[in-house]
Amino acid sequence: AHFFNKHRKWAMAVDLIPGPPTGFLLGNIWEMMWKYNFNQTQAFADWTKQYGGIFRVWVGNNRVLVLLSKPEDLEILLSSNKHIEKADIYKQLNSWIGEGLLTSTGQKWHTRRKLITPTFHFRILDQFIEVFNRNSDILVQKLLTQTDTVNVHALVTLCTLDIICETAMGTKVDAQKNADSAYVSSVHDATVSFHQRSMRPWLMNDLLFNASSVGKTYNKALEEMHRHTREVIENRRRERERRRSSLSMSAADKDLGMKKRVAFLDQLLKANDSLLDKDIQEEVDTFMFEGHDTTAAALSFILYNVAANPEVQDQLVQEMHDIFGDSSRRITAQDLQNMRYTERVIKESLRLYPSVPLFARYLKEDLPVTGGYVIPAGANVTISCLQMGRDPTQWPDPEKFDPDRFLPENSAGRHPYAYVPFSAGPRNCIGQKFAMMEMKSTVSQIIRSCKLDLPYPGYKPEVEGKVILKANKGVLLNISRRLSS
Ligand code: HEM
Repeated sequence: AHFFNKHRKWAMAVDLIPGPPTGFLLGNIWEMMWKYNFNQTQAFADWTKQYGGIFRVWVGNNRVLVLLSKPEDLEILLSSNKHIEKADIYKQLNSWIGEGLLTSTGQKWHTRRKLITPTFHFRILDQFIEVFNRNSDILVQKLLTQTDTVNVHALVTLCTLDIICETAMGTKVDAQKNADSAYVSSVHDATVSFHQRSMRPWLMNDLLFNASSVGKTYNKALEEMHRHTREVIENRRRERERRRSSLSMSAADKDLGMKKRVAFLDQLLKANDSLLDKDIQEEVDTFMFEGHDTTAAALSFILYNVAANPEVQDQLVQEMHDIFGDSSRRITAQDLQNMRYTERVIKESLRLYPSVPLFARYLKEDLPVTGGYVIPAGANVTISCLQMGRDPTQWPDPEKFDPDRFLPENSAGRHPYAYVPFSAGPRNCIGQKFAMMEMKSTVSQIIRSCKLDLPYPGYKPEVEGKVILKANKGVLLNISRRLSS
């Protein structure tokens, strides 16, 4: 009786926050099923319109999500050092990425973040430009051999996988040279299954999940992904040992191309005394996934937006011309800094198509927010970047693709938490700079050689967030060689 009273009090506190009417046992999942056919993206869009900057969603009768989209509320949550625990649903990722940087919390997260942060220092990132260049060259060659409409997302994903393996992991996998990558299709299966599970409270139980078809697909995908990441770690370990036996320790690190600072996987292998194999594996699984699927989705939508907006494409071409003239020389760190317009195009595309459309925290303490609401401890607070990017009160004419929204003069006065595709505060994206550099160099290489067109006028990819925001049927474009003017 004590438990029920406590739960009833908690549920009453939650229900002080507005939200759609709840049904028996499944809460708001009834509506999600019958009205939205589990299209969470559409349901959240409609509910945001109806209830505004704060609303609650019952997933079953004891899990609750509180969706926040007012920048002031985001600031309260994300800037805090207290509320750094990820939402309970992230635990379902444990069998995939363990307690890696994305999912861990407390002391473990602090220690790992400190260990890994230097490996994303700009001096290390600058050394990666050559890898970005080389791999995007291969991508450009592949794009140019397409004579018909092509799903650019499929090709770009292989490129970003090659990039993360060669940069952070120091291992070449040459995914672009193969038509299919078992790892890439497993990431797809795993993210879709995870998403399906998150909206079906009856699949929260591990036994039921493992016996279901969704669980079987998920587990099969995990096996393949873990096989792949184990191989990446082993390759790098062997390479380190091979070099070490022929060179002194410090010379070996230099020879690995890492100079004084050490790249991601080498840093983990160097810390092997304090890290177990399992610890290394969970970080590699985390970075392999976060480090390629996010940038692939983002790049595909950038290319779509460029194709859909010829005046934007012209301006990009102009910027490339200003920087490179007629030369086909490689991109340098300085060039990347000079790509101001390209950067605005990327930012604007992430506003409309944020690769991570939702992220969430679990509250261990009550969280007072604006409007007099208090979100009770035990709730999951969810941020929907997708809805925030389309909020007309923050972004006039939100559907319009206008990179100049990010000109300094047009950004002045905008709340710093109104735009958070990389999250913000202590648990922001550690790969933000890496991602921006990779996206800029890839967009630049493509624009210098390719003209992008929509497959037909008015084409718009249909999107749905399944962990990562992707187009259900890929991003389709026509590509032709850009003739120099
Ligand atoms: C367009 C590209 C990317 C976007 C939009 C993006 C977005 C995000 C967001 C929103 C978060 C917070 C997630 C949460 O709170 O649950 C995050 C965290 C993270 N991202 Fe990214 N990301 C991108 C690229 C990358 C890349 C390239 C890497 C690695 C090289 C990476 C590694 C991570 C990691 C490890 C975390 C967890 C950080 C922590 O909790 O300390 N991301 N990212």
